Amino acid sequence: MRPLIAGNWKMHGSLSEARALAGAVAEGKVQGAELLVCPPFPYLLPVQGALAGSTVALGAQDCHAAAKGAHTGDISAPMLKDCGAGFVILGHSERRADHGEDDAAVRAKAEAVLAEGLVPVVCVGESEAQRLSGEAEPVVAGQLAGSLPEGFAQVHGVVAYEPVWAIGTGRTPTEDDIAAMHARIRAELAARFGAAGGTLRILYGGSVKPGNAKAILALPHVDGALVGGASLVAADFLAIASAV
Ligand SMILES: O=C[C@H](O)COP(=O)(O)O
Repeated sequence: MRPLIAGNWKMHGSLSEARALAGAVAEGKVQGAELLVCPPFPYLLPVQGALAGSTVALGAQDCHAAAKGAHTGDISAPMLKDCGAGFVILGHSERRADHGEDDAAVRAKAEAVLAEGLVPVVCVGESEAQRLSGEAEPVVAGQLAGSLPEGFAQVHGVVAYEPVWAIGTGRTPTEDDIAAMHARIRAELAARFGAAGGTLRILYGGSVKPGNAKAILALPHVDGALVGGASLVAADFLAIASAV
């Protein structure tokens, strides 16, 4: 499977910065990895324009579980599809923390994404307390069981393992710990989806930088990265992608 390097821009940047960043990423000559950028909702269409003619994919950072309705301030999967998104990040720990999204909510959103033929990028990951108490793997296994919908494998759904304590902190798990968790996730996917589970991409996310990308991306069952802060600097994002 081709590694995926995804940039989650979160709630950063202005419209002109988004256009410039997308344009710079689109001009990068990266071999060996698929690139994805996920700007804030209002910038999807302008970023789509800036990416035109490139192979860089466009994604969103969330969506509502319903296709339409009286949900003020929300965005549906069909709207995202209309704006050119091919991927949707779901269940990011910031959504789980800021908006109280639980596994059932994430799964419902993933169902909505599947219904549009878009690819869900479902995020899982343990807190620092859970890691320290030895619960990291069962916690992540539980999140996978609760968050991934049937049909996830058919659309080549993506799992992003993001230890909450590594996001934006400059800290990462040891390479052994990343490898162990990715192996566990692979086993869970295979148990749930059979042979297809072996072909799904598992991204690592949490303080991925140009300096640590090569080592992380070389680990078994690490099929790419979900990059936050470093995805806001085109040179850094492209350097991470080039480390594949
Ligand atoms: O979605 C991306 C992650 O939350 C990682 O963010 P970070 O690279 O800034 O640690």
